[in-house]
Amino acid sequence: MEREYKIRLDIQNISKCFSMENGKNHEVVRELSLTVRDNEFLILLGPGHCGKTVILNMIAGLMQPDYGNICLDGKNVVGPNPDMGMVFQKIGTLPWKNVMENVELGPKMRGIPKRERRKKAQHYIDLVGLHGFEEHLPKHLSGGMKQRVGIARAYANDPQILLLDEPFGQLDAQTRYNMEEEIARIWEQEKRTILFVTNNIEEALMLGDRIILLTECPARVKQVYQVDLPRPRDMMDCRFLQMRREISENTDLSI
Ligand SMILES: Nc1ncnc2c1ncn2[C@@H]1O[C@H](COP(=O)(O)OP(=O)(O)OP(=O)(O)O)[C@@H](O)[C@H]1O
Repeated sequence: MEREYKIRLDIQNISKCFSMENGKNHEVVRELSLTVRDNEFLILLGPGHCGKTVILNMIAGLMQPDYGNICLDGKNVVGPNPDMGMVFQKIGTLPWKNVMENVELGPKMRGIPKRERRKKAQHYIDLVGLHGFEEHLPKHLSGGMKQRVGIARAYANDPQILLLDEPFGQLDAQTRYNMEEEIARIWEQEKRTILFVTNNIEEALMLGDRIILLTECPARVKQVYQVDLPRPRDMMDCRFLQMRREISENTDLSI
């Protein structure tokens, strides 16, 4: 018997086309449907420029699809929504604010009293492993640490869904690997529904419960993979390697 899942995000048949300056249309997303389950770590895996960020922007309500529907907990997404927390590839800390001030910014803007928001911010700073760095300015942090601030900031906003757009794409290989382990640990410790975009097969397999493999532009769903590997994932595990080969043979992504 198939397990029943609570669906948080329901995307039905979305399409997006841009009008270009030369008068032509650029179709970026075509009739794409997917669902994200409660507390799931879902991966959107696709080649460069296939439309992943456009999909995420539509989910975040920053952009409207031309056709189709996006529902969060049964309600249509019609604009930017505090229930969606975004972490971008480009590290988005405010340089003049220290770690604590960056993390507590969201709760502060929502009018949460200082004591309460400090407590919340401290909880997430500790969770991402930045205890002791509360007073540091971003310029005194490494790339990986800045992304930890971004993750803590997104969590401190209490979003229903975390949207992560290639958050480790600009990090060196070792830091990236460490951050993958970290985000998996954080997710295990404090379950959230996560939609994570990447063009890296190993990263997808390290993190995902399911992987939605996209086609080249215009993005459509090519295949859905259920990843039933035990956590923490082991890249040398033969089933890991087998899935990596299977996905790799189904795509033009390089690994
Ligand atoms: N506002 C826009 N107007 C016109 N074209 C756009 C716009 N936003 C994105 N595009 C185009 O849509 C295509 C997909 O872009 P998108 O950034 O979603 O790709 P991606 O899969 O996230 O790429 P990458 O993996 O390189 O980050 C690109 O060709 C891009 O130029």
